[in-house]
This record gives sequence, structure tokens and C-alpha cells, in this order.
Amino acid sequence: MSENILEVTNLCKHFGGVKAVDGISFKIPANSIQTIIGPNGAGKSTTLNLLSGVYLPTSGSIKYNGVEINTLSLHQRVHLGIARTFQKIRLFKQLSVIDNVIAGFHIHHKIPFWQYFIPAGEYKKNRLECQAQALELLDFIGLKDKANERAGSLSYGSQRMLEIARALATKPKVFMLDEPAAGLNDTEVQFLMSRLKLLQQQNMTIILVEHNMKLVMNIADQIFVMDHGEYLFDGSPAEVQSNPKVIAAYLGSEGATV
Ligand SMILES: Nc1ncnc2c1ncn2[C@@H]1O[C@H](COP(=O)(O)OP(=O)(O)OP(=O)(O)O)[C@@H](O)[C@H]1O
Repeated sequence: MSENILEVTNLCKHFGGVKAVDGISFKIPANSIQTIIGPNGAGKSTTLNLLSGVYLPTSGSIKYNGVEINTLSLHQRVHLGIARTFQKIRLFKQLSVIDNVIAGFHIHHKIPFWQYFIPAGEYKKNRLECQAQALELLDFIGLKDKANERAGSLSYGSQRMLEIARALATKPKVFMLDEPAAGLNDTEVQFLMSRLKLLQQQNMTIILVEHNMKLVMNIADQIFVMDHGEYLFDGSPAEVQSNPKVIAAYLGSEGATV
């Protein structure tokens, strides 16, 4: 069994009287695909926000490779190798597809992101290197042919894939995705699934918040189920699908046959 890359202990996030996350604990082995599921408002996105540094916890601990990262910002965590996509698409819609990916590379270079767009002088070499790497990522994600199109002109599904490519440009070790399959058709979901499995084979740890049970049950090594901010159950896809508490709180009777 791989070592745990993330370890969460008694994690809480309270917004006034709302206990969005209330004392959850889990360990995530390196190179695994973990999913977090649960009903609307269960605290799944808040958990991703805590892991990625969008929010700082009210209390509790998050350890990355054994080191507490509770107080680090989102940007500092990206530098450590923790990247994410958001539920709501956040692209630079006026920029080209390839420039959106190049934007993801800038954290590993010493020059500011905007200087990549000055195609001259000492920045030209960096820009050419980034372009080549961005094209590789676009190829991986199925968007190489659209590299020079405006990001905002892409279909919804392609915009979601572009967000993934941009996050991958930060070279994450832990990659978190918040509902990546939302709004995708079956073919796009299949493609997404195949890419996530390939990323896992490339030694990435993947944490997925997702309502698409077909995707979850096909891809997850372990599933963590939340309800009302709290732990409900965790286990393999088969264990989760047949657990009466999970069926009652979330999956319903159809869950057992996904
Ligand atoms: N910034 C915030 N301020 C106040 N309350 C918040 C904030 N963010 C989340 N909440 C509340 O915390 C609870 C958990 O929300 P969260 O978005 O984490 O749930 P979720 O499981 O991701 O839901 P969904 O499946 O609908 O995306 C909800 O009651 C929500 O209204």
C-alpha cells in the first residue's frame, strides 16, 4: 500500500452557525483515486476548498506528505504540487486555448505570467518552451486542434477539459476536481474517465467531488461519503453502493444498480 500523501484530522469549517464541514478525518494514499460524494450541501466543495487553500479551516489539521499545510494559501499549495479545478468554469475566455494552458505554467518560471505574451527578448525562449508543453497537454486532453481558438468559443465540455489542462500545467502531485463531469455527455465522461486513469498511472493522486455515479463507481479506489458536514461512510465502490446508510442519505434505491 502506498504512503498517505494527505492526512486530514478533525477538520472543521464553520460559517457563523453553518457547520459546512464538521470534524471529518481521512487519509489518502499516494497515487490513488479518491472521490467524495454526498447530497447537496453535504460539505464536499468546502472540503476541497479547505484542502486546496481557498478556505482556512476553523479547526483541525491537513497534512501533505506529513507536513501541516493548514495555514498555506492556495498559491503556496499549488507550488507544493496541489492543484484543482472549480465547479464553475474559470477560464480566460478572451485568450486562446493555448494561452490559457500557458497561464498555468507561469508558477514554475520566475517571470510574471503577462510577460509570456510579449513575444520578444529573453522571454521568447520561455514562451516557446511553454508552447511546446502546452501543446502536449492539449493533445492529452483532446484539444490540440483547437489550440488557437478563443477559449470562450469552445463547447461547454471542451471548456471543462481546458480547465483540466490548465491545472495540469502546474504539474500537480495531487489533483482535485470539483464536479468535472457536470454538463458533459456520455462520450465526454468516458474520455474524462480514461484521462483520469492515465494521470493516476503517471503517479498522480486524484480527488474527485462528483455526482455522476457512473464515473465515481468506475474510477474510484475509495469513496468518502459526507452528509451534513460530517462523515457518513467510507469504502470501496461496492461497499458504498450496498451500504444502507449511503443508500438512505444519498444514492436511493437506484444507487445499488449504478
Ligand atoms: N462561503 C460560504 N458562506 C456560508 N455558507 C457556506 C459557504 N460555503 C458553503 N456554505 C454552506 O456550507 C454547506 C456546505 O456547502 P458545500 O458547497 O460544501 O456543499 P456540497 O456538498 O459541495 O454541495 P453541492 O453538491 O450542492 O455542490 C451548505 O449549507 C452551504 O450553504
